[in-house]
Amino acid sequence: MRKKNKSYPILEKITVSDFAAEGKCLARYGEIVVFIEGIVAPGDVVDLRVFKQKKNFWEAQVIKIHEASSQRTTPFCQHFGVCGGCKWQHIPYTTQLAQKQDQVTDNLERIGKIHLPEIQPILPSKATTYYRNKLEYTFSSNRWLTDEDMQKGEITDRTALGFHIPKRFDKILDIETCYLQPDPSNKIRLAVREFARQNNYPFFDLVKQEGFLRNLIIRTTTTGELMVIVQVFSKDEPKLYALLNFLRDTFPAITSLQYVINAKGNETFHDLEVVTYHGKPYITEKMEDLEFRVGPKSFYQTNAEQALELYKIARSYADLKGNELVYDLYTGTGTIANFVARQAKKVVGLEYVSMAIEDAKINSEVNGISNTAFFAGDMKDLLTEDFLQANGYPDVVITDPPRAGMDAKVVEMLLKVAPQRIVYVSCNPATQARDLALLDEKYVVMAVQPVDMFPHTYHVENVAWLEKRPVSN
Ligand SMILES: C[S@@+](CC[C@H](N)C(=O)[O-])C[C@H]1O[C@@H](n2cnc3c(N)ncnc32)[C@H](O)[C@@H]1O
Repeated sequence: MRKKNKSYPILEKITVSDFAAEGKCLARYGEIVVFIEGIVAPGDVVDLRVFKQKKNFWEAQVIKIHEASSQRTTPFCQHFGVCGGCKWQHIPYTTQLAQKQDQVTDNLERIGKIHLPEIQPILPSKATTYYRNKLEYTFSSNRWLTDEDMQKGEITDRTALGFHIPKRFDKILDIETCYLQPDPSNKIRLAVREFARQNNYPFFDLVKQEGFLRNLIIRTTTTGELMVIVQVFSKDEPKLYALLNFLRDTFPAITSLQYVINAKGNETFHDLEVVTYHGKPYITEKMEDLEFRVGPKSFYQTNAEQALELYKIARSYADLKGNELVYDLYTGTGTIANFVARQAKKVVGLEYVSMAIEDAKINSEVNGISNTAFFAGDMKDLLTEDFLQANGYPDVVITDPPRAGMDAKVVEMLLKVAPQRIVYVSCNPATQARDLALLDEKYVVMAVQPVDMFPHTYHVENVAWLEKRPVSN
């Protein structure tokens, strides 16, 4: 039986009433709440194309703006609206912060439904542009055609080096200036693109899976070290080495120049060999007096300056006196574990990715820290009674899970083990609220501090300090 194509309504001249979760806005259409995707702001009067209809809410895409809200500001980037990054450039930074604060409060109150202290005012990011230390650009032979391209008429060159268009894996937006990463990021990308175009290097065809140049990764640091990784599809050494020599000679600031030959269907290279062509195989990042080695496959917080502020809050909430056994759950490359190690008796870091655990161990070694131990595995399988018996029961737990929050089994274990204090760092207040509601059985939330790590996006980090309730007789 053939399914009938459902036709969805167009809503005309609707006033956007508020922000909603996940960077969306909302409007009311009679009794129905409509969640809106696209570049809108509360106060805009818009036409909407509905694409999902549920009983209590609809979802829609903005298709026309009749009146722009007075709450808007002028975006600073020429690629705004097409590029998938920095989607809140049209919202003033103070409004962005207020919205993130509301997001945290709303989630903890509505989902958590627990007794809360007054939530601290969100900590703004010192830098609101050029705050990222890592960007990944894709080469493509199938450039997204902008309005400017269309006006030019005949297009002879369709090459691009930039970002994926949202929801279009095959289309790449050619980037002129990106305001996310400090220089020489833009200079390197533009020079590589120019070199490749002049020398007729084949840019990758993402659909046919052919071409030579695939991907360019640039990693900057607060120490001045600089990593560039070039990913190519095939082993054409003369072509590859000519490009690498060009980069090495044009940008002496590069301290680590690497390449990857990747003939796979996707751009991930965690399972491939990364070859150091020039300089060191890693870059060094610093936090206070600690050094962190960041290899080509290592994770490091992308807004390093603000990560330091986040970690300082976590450390102050942990309130370590020097005699505690601390567990750092979801430790990644052990940054938090190493950051607090000197204030604790011992820190045990647990993490899924075994390569990150290797980095965590190196980071302890580099800093002469000997009271840490790191283990790789899935948290729900790793954090068992046997593990705790072998490694000790924690006095303090710091947890920094991914967006999905902690597995119910992990929360259950925390309630069973009941450390005196839990510091919960989260990148998703909705799942944090869910977990805090479960932990409420034994814990009181003492303080909550939202932190902005990603200006011009809806993302917000939030740190909560939980203290074990006194046992009543
Ligand atoms: C938000 S990051 C925290 C990283 C680290 N705390 C930092 O600040 O750099 C979350 C970490 O959880 C890890 N992870 C995700 N799911 C996991 C699981 N089921 N078990 C253990 N670790 C997991 C990820 O690999 C990632 O390193």
